[in-house]
Amino acid sequence: MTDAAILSVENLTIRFGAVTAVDGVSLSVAPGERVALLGHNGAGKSTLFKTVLGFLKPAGGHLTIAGATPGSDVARRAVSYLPEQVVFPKALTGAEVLTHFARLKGVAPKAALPLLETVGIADAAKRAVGTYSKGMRQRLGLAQALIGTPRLLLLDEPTSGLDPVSRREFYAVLEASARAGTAVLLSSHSLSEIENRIDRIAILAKGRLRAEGSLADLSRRAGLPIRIRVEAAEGRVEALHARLGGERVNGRSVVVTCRADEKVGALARLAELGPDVADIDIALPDLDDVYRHYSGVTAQGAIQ
Ligand SMILES: Nc1ncnc2c1ncn2[C@@H]1O[C@H](COP(=O)(O)OP(=O)(O)OP(=O)(O)O)[C@@H](O)[C@H]1O
Repeated sequence: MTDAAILSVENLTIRFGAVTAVDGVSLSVAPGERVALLGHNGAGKSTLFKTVLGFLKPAGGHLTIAGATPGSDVARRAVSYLPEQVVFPKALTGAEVLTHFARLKGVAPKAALPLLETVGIADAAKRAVGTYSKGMRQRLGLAQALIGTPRLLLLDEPTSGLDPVSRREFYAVLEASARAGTAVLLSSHSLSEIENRIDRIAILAKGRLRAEGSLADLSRRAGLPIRIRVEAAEGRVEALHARLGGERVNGRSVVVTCRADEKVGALARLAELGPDVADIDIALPDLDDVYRHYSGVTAQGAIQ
């Protein structure tokens, strides 16, 4: 936990009657950091967000935003929130929505309106929100969340329902915000999408923080295997499989695994196989592998 953290969560516990939704979680997010909160349905992500927003009171532990208590004036000014399904009055134009929220936040509308350009919907500024597509509404939601340059941006499944181009643009805006110093905490189920777009990952399961760190750190700590796919030369797959072991895939390749520190040796041995080998691909552990490892998801998909 750093002193400079905008969001500081220490040993936080949240209960709903007999259900412990968040169980002794500690987490911090520093200015300019993008942290992804991952977890299966019911893991406690929304509950944590609601607590940051000041809607729920902890049963134990401590949470501060810019050093202030959630729900206080200081905390409310520091944090912006974008829900998964953003809803605005359909009859208002995009510009009117932004003007309205700017006034609520005490920001001059003329300082907020350029955000429509930032999120790529300036052309639709004078159209009623009721005519917007889901992606445009979500972009307007992001513009709303960016009003006043928040110190902490909370994004709950922000890109669900967006097309690939909109997603890319969405993350480009987030990256620019983070570079300008905004701390970002986002929840997502789209692991491949966030993989190269966040700085740290926090994995929740059954309300507990199972792991936290960069993808490289978590992957290293987990000791996850590297997969090497060796494509056999014509008619040589049986011979290759007999020599390498591993798993046969696609009728023509053999997949073997090794630890990160065994990779160079393994490749040297494969090079000795000479003309039996047509091609080699190396797959490092990805976020999906890391998530499965730490969240306790079995091969069948059940959570342990
Ligand atoms: N108001 C509530 N009353 C009772 N139990 C609740 C309430 N809100 C959440 N819970 C329970 O707390 C646990 C965590 O729920 P939460 O909504 O935080 O999960 P989540 O990680 O956001 O899931 P999802 O990915 O489905 O949005 C679940 O067991 C849920 O049923």
